[in-house]
Amino acid sequence: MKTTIYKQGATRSQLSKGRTSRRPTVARVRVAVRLRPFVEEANSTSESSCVRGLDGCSLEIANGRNSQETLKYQFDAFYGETSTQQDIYVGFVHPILRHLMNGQNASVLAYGPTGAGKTYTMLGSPEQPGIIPRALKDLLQLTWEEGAEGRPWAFAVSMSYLEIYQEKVLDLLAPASGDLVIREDRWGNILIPGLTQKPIASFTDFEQHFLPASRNRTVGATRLNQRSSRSHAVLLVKVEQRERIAPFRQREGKLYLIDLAGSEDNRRTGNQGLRLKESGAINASLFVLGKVVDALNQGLPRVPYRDSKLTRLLQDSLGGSAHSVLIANIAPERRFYLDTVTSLNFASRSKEVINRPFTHKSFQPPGEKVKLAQKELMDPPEAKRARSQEELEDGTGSPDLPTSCLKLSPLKQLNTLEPAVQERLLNLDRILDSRGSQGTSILSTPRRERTALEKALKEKDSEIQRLKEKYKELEANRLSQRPKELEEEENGSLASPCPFPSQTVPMTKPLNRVVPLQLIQEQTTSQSKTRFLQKESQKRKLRPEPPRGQPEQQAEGLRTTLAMLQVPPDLLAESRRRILGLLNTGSAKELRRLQRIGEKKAQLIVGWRELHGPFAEVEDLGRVEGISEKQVATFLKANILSFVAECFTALPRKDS
Ligand SMILES: Nc1ncnc2c1ncn2[C@@H]1O[C@H](COP(=O)(O)OP(=O)(O)OP(=O)(O)O)[C@@H](O)[C@H]1O
Repeated sequence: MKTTIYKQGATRSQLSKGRTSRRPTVARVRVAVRLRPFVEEANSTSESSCVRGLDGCSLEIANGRNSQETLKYQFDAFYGETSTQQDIYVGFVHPILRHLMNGQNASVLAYGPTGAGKTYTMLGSPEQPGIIPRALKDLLQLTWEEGAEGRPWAFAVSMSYLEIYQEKVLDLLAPASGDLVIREDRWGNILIPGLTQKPIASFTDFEQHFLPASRNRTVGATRLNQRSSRSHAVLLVKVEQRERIAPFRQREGKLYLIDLAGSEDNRRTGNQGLRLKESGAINASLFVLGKVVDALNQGLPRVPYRDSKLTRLLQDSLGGSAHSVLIANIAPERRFYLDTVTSLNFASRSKEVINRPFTHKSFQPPGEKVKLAQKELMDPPEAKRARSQEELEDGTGSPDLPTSCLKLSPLKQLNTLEPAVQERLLNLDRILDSRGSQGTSILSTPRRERTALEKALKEKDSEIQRLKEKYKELEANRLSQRPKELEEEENGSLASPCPFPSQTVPMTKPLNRVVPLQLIQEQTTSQSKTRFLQKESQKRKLRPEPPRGQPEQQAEGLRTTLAMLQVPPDLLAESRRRILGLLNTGSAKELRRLQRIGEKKAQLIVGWRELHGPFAEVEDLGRVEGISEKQVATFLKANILSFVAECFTALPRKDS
């Protein structure tokens, strides 16, 4: 059985925010999960929950990849369906408010899929007020008490309210002001010049500004939520303090209360057009938020705050000496299952997921036998691969990628090439120059290298034929040395081109109890939910068509383009296989080694993969929001050429 170590990460810092010491330590983000009750009348009677709480810190959910297991997650706190607004506020949020009185920063983030209860948790209703009104009331109360006459400090509280919509920072208190910039002063404080700041002396003051501004927030109807938040709403409360007696020090604490936009699986939301674009921005920024939380909790030296507006804004309030809590909201309905698992994985990425074996029977109504189809769903290579993927994300596995998957652009390392190859490239460069081609030398820009190689490949077909023969020899040599796993993969028993070490989960004594989780059973009858458990070929059939353009024509266009490059079929197949391998297993950093993949695209790819699973084929890249079919074609062309070039440079020199 997998070990159940709960990684606590770096410990919370108690240091006050000193102007000279910039983020001296790294604080762990505390994470709670809140499970909302069923909200649809019809479902509440007929449907059973796919999640259940185990205690005040942990919960379990059926494992869609293996019906003999449930996934158990442990957090700093778990709040079940019956928990009240008061419970979550008092237990998880109220304790951090006191830090503001010491001039420290804090943030509260509500995270989760669309419709899971984030806005309810943060705002609530007049009868059931959420975290925002409760925190404001208590904070104002604290400042009155601590700032009373005769006390050493005087307090002033103010508020700003903004939304981040499609990577634009918009002032909800002054909606006409347009996109605002985020700046950092030399002490590391984050500032938004021009953002409205309203003093609030009482809760009535707060409501007067907050309620009308809330109506300015961008919401829209999606298939899953009639009033879905399309932006991250950020309420910033500043607590400024002045000492009444010498040395008259000043302090400032900032509290961010954030209702994040919901992560969205666009196959289920049915989003198109503007909604799809919004969704792309939402998912991308949530992905960066996940990376920031990961980096903080793992104590990594680099925290990618600058990769999105949301995290940039939170830079001085997430990590460092700040106190941050994240509340992951989840829904009990089975139609939310994939979103729930994604959210739980996000929330617990720095912790271990505990596999707890159950008897197979425990998922079945008494007396019912396991159906063959269900057994097929428990395809061992799938489960093994899924676990390996989790281990890779957790950093507990050792991916051991074949180096060939990682170096698709060897031309950048000119000085490492053998002299003959260098000479050939230089000749090629001279030829191109003599034809009056524009731009810089082939050897100084990778883009130019690619263009030049493309031309060279077209012009020197005969040479390619010769190289092809050599490549075959080389390939035969290489194949004879390949690891066994790769051979198995080609025989169809493994689908991943870059196999990770597998880890088996031995069965321990099954728990003797009936589990009211019927998700797996439903999946055997529901084709749409079995996508990630199908064999690759079946999976492709189930995938919805890409939303844009006419895929068949585009695919045809792509094939024609590749045919024009005259790359030998076996070389083409091998290069596609390697590209797909890297797309499915590479980290954002590794993906950037691919041609045409920058930081943003790499993040989009990893984000998409986390949400939808591996790509079935390279062309699936077009399904990633923000990557067009045209870009996929250019991407493929560039990377195949790069791969061909790799083989070209690897060939032994033949003196002509
Ligand atoms: N704990 C709860 N108790 C009762 N009702 C709840 C609870 N949480 C959420 N709801 C209800 O569920 C519905 C969806 O909740 P909400 O709008 O807060 O979701 P959301 O996560 O903010 O969605 P989106 O990201 O699309 O804005 C609302 O009708 C809300 O009143």
